[in-house]
Amino acid sequence: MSYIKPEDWIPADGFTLEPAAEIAVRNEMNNLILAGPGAGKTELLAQRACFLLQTNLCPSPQKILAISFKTDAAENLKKRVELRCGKELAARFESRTFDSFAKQLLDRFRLGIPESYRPEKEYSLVFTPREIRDIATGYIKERHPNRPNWQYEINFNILYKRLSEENLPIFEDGQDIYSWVLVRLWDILVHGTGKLQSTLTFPMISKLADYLLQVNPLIKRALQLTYSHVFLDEFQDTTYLQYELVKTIFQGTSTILTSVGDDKQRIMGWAGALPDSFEQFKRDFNAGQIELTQNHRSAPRLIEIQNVLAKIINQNATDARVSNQHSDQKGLCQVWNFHTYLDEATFVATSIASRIQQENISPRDICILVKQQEQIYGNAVINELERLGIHARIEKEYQDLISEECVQLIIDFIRLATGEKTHDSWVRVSEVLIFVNGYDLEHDHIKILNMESNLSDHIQKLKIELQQLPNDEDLCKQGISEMVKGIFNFVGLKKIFRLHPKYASGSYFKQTTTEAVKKLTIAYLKHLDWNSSISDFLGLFSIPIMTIHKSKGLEYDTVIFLGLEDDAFWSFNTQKLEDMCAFFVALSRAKKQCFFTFSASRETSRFGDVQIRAQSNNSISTLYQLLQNANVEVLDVSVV
Ligand SMILES: Nc1ncnc2c1ncn2[C@@H]1O[C@H](COP(=O)(O)OP(=O)(O)OP(=O)(O)O)[C@@H](O)[C@H]1O
Repeated sequence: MSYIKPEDWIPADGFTLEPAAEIAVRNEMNNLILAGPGAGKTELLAQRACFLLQTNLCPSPQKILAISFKTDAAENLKKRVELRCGKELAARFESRTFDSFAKQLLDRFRLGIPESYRPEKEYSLVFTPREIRDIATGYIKERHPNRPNWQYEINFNILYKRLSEENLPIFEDGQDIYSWVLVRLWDILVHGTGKLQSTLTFPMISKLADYLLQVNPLIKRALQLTYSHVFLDEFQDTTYLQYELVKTIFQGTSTILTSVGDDKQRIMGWAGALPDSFEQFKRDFNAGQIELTQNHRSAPRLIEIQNVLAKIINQNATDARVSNQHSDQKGLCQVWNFHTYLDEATFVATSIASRIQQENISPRDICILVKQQEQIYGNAVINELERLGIHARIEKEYQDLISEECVQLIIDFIRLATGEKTHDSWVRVSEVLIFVNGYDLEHDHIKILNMESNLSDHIQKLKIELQQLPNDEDLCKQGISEMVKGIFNFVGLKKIFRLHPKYASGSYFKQTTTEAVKKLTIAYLKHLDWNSSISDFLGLFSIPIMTIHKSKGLEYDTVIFLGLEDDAFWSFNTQKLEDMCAFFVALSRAKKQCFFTFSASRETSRFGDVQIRAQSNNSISTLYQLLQNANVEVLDVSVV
């Protein structure tokens, strides 16, 4: 392999980087990169990876570890690095989520954990305080000498948090009832008892990985030697546990860390994001700070408004600059006021329809955002759009499903059998088969040829099955379900579970595939053609409706935010900064147009009851004031 001299390296694929981004890509110190919305954080990290790999500044065989928050963000980054610098170099780029990194450490080095905290090889995952409550109350049989009714004394949300907050090993503190419960709960969870299998939460996994490294300096040293560089994406959302793990491994070592984030998009405080992660990182890692100011996404008018808001969230925020590609278009932002949510639905649907017809944009370029309860806030607009022949859907029901590896495998097989987009699907399916069977590309030619021939046979069989699917809903679903089973049996169910351990325990795999079969059946019966059905399933024909939280990292030509109202921002007074950040995230998803709606009456859900409630905007007057300061037009919209 021949490497490029650092001074001769230029950004891959003709990208031009702003001067600060060039510095960030080439710098060899620990750095915090502050980058606002649309600054191109993913591209920056991909280019930096290429720079380090192509110049061998990440010296072979050392690797780069990139940690992202969402699985799709980690995959997206990995794909971009492969595209920019080829598969061979990209093999030394490990892109993961925090959870998968910690889980991989635990699974690989489990035996290095002291026996008292060592989980079984196969453990289940639980996710909620409620599940932890059920385990604590159901399985702690020992009686507390003085507090026989401890179950009624403790708050299970606090117990859930403390389960992963306390340093291991945990010791009993006679004064603190929680410590008594925690000692017993950890023991039951890691070892299992009776019918309960060894069971962990993801925060516990992070804690165990941290403990493992504290007591095994050699494993820690091995990790430091493996990774010459570490990237931490969306650093504003890093939690205490995640940051502790990074510190345990890399603080004070020669591994170079690059953290990228935007404090104005910190909207995961409720999930434990550190409020001062940037300052801590700069202090703990003696890191420099580089600030990117270009916004490649939004039109000038939208950036103008974002800059006003950014200054209110952080008075030191630097103004973002418009990218050249937007110099010919202005951009539009308005507030639309309505009397009722039905007027709102009619107007929003009609505006969308005319934009799609007149400007030839795809439904997928438009996004409807809400603060919460997307089913309720979006219901009337969905119906009105449907009346105009435009499909909109609650994206949450699909977003996570589509990013599941087992669902991607099903889609690739269907594409292969129906002749659409076959090249990429063939490569992806072959890679899975080669990997799960442990074939070596250099030495196992015959085995790989045999595997490919078996794959072709299976695809032929699948093709016939797909052609013979009945139109009756139940029979069609049954047929698709059989076909999916056939795909998994062909690859080997146990091999799939080994490749993706999250499917191996509990009912997660079954739930995921059942849901995929259900949704594929609906899509197929609508189109009776697999090309359109898959596009439909992937959402290419629908307007997505989602919460601001789910829209992080995404971008759309037009964003319509429904319900800039007190009910939607019900906790604005107690979490002003976080809600302002949420508002900023919503505004900054738009490339060209962004609209906010207010309706004087709206269907909302209170304690499970859907009722029509009068709406106000007094509590969130700060947000309206801000739009006014940025000269955003407010239209009282009568029904068209
Ligand atoms: N150097 C560049 N030149 C031109 N376009 C770019 C460049 N870098 C990124 N882009 C484009 O700008 C848009 C925004 O990029 P990206 O989504 O990576 O931003 P981001 O920093 O992650 O934003 P956010 O924090 O808002 O999610 C994308 O459409 C991307 O393709």
